This record gives sequence, C-alpha cells and structure tokens, in this order.
Amino acid sequence: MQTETIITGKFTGRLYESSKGIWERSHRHPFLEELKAGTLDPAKFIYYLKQDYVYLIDYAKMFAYGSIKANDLLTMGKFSELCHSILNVEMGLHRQYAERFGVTREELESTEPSPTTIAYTKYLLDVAAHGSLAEVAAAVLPCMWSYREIGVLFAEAPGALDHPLYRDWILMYSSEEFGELTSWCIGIMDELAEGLPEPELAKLEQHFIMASKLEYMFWDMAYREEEWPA
Ligand SMILES: Cc1ncc(CO)c(N)n1
Repeated sequence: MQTETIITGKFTGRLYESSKGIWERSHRHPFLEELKAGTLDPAKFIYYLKQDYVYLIDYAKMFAYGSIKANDLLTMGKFSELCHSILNVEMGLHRQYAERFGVTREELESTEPSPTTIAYTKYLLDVAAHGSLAEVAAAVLPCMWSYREIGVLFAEAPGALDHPLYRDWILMYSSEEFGELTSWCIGIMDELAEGLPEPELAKLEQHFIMASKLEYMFWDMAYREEEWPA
C-alpha cells in the first residue's frame, strides 16, 4: 500500500474544491460501498469490468493525444508512459479479473459501450480533438485522482482488503505506482494552468467538473447494469 500523500497546487486545489461534493457522492454510492464491504454482486462487477475495459481503450487514447500536444520531450514521454501503463498494467488487471470470472478477452474487447460509457468517452475525445494540452489534462484528471482517492480510502478501511474478490482492485488503485502517476498528472495540471487568464481557468474547471459527474454516473451505470432501451 502506498503512503505518499497527494500535494495539490493552487489550481488543482481549486479543482478539488469544485468537485469534492460529487466525489463524496461517488464514495457513498452503493456500488463502492458494497465493493468496500466485499458484498458487491459479482454480476455488477463483471458488468463494470467490461464497460471499464472499453472505456480504458479511449481513455488511453487521451494520453496519446497528450503526447501529441506536448511541447517538450519530458512531458511527451510521461504521457506515453501513462498510455502504456493503462494498456498494459491497468487493463492487465481487467484481463486477469475477466479470466477469473470466465470472461474471454474477445468478450471483454467486444463489449458494446453503454449510453453512459459513450457519453463519457466521447466527451473526453471531443476535448482531445479540439482542446489544448491543459484541457486534456483537466479532463483526464478526475479519473486518475478520484480512483487514487478511492483506492487509498478503501485500502485503509478495516477489512476491505480481506475480501478476496475485490482485494486486487483496491491494491491496484492504492499502489505506489498509481499514486506516482496521479501526482504527476496533478503537477502538470498546475504547471499548465500557471499564468492562464481566468476564462481559460474556468474552462478547465468545467472539464474537471464534467468528468467528475461522469465518474459518478459510471458507478451508477454499473450498479444499474444499464442497457440501451432498444
Ligand atoms: C471510468 C474510470 N475512471 C477512471 C479510471 C481509473 O483510471 C477507470 N479505470 N475507469
């Protein structure tokens, strides 16, 4: 488990405040409450896993866009490292879980995205297609940062790591490595926001809030095992 604390700068402190209420609602959502307690219906977790797998394909592309939009090699390299780690470490965990549940890799990959997954990934990709590097950073930040917060909270919750089913999931998001990547994303967000005029900062904040709302919706979608109406 990881002990490194998240240090926010001036702008990321503002972002955190803007979405704290939404994040707290996510933490209290039955999907996460039950995952923490080890009582979450595996069918709901499998649904989540499949949707998250196709979500992560587009999410990884956000970091590829970050690499393209970066102006220095260090930033470019870090975004490409993040892309690599999503495709190989994070999605690797999903593949392991799928195997445990008897879901094939093909099944995972051919999951039909739900309405909420579409809303989230297409929102992100639209920001990437039309926005600046700072906008990309603001849109992807709640994903990393809120999972990091959930991972650490759950790893510290008494008994949460004793449940064999969801233990690996909690360990992934409370890991040192995930914490370091999140800290880097927070750092680059503050750097990119430095000196920007207020209307630009407000736009970044809007992306952060929107992605935070979509995170909440993603938990809720999984709990309801959302389907297309027709
Ligand atoms: C929906 C969603 N948000 C954030 C993460 C963490 O990267 C994830 N795996 N899935």
